[in-house]
Amino acid sequence: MNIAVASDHAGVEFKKDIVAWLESHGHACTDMGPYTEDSVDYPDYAHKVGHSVASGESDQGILLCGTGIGVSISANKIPGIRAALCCRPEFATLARQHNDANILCFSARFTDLASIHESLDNWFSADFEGGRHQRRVDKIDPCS
Ligand SMILES: O=C(CO)[C@H](O)[C@H](O)[C@H](O)COP(=O)(O)O
Repeated sequence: MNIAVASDHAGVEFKKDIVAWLESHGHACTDMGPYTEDSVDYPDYAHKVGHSVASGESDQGILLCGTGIGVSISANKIPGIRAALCCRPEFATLARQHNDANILCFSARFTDLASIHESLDNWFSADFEGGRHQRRVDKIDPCS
């Protein structure tokens, strides 16, 4: 899969690890920045990944900020984006199975790499289940 990844300043270090994890698991990865820990504004980076996924340039996206909340809110403003804040590994499974989420968001300040790795394993192992969940997903975005 083609995966777009970005963060704000809080997530730069974890982003490097996630890019390495993705590449070692056979994914093509586009690191959309930032590349230093200089302070930046999370919506700028969340929107880059969101537009890449919404346009089909990337299959899925991964975002990080301090809490994961800012990037989630920002990405979800883009039609067609279903960005899920992953607070524990089980959320990654359910975000795919029930919500057909296309962006996974992490907190860089309130989670750890072991949990992120388990979440990534879960995310790429799970498929959208359709059925009653498709009906609900169809109601999320009235523009689609
Ligand atoms: O968590 C965030 C947004 O939800 C950001 O990553 C920032 O960490 C947060 O807004 C705090 O800002 P700061 O400039 O890092 O103090």
